[in-house]
Amino acid sequence: MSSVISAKNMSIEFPIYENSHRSFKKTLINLSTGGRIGKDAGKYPFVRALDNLNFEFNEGERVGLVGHNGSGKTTLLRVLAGVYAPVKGSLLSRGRIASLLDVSTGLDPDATGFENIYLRGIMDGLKPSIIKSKVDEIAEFTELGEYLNLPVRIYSSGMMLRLAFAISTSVDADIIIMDEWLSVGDEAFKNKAKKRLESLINKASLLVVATHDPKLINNVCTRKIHMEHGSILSDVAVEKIESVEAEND
Ligand SMILES: Nc1ncnc2c1ncn2[C@@H]1O[C@H](COP(=O)(O)OP(=O)(O)OP(=O)(O)O)[C@@H](O)[C@H]1O
Repeated sequence: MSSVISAKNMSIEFPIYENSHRSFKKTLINLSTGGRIGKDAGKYPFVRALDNLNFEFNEGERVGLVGHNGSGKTTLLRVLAGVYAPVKGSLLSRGRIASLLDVSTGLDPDATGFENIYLRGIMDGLKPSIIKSKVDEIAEFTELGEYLNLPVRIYSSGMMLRLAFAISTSVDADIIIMDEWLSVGDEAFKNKAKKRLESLINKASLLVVATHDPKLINNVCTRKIHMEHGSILSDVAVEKIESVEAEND
């Protein structure tokens, strides 16, 4: 199996400028949840959200990240998606990444639905001819009809999510990064959305999803990584249990 993502001694720390007047111990403080809080040599307090991670994600894997609140799942997804760069160590990835974290981010409220589809395509570096070829399919999938000619700011939150979901899942990706299973719209749309997401995932060589749902791990994932205080507590293959019902059925 060839590795698609590889991390070596990777750490992420967030400086906490607001509380710099507070007294923090020099060593990292032990807490029951969240990343470790400590103080660097320059006296700034920080949260170590990811602590010296080493892993390889391989082709074909569906990796589920689990762990209590603040254990570092979202931070890890954001590093994989390129939102944060490691402060220590390295991260290498191979292939086109589709990040389905905060899908609505980046929609321009003053632009129409159609304009937003074009804008996202341009931001993704697609050629105008490619964007054009995708527009009809995305528009049809949203079922928003004439609303696509109106500014997005007048959409209901559900309509906005339909558009954002349709745009974000119209990509061809090798790696899919997701925070919980994306579920949008009313019942009828949810079923359509589930099929579209599954088809995107089936085509991808790697899925990394963070979740609090054991059913999702059982039904979708091949590997489970348990995180605690920004470290990997365990990393195991998922043994399927037949009786677990699909959460999104
Ligand atoms: N922008 C930030 N600034 C400072 N600290 C941060 C920031 N983002 C995350 N953290 C800290 O990093 C740690 C890990 O947070 P993260 O959001 O990755 O956890 P999580 O496992 O996704 O939690 P949840 O299950 O609640 O979503 C927490 O201690 C959090 O306080």
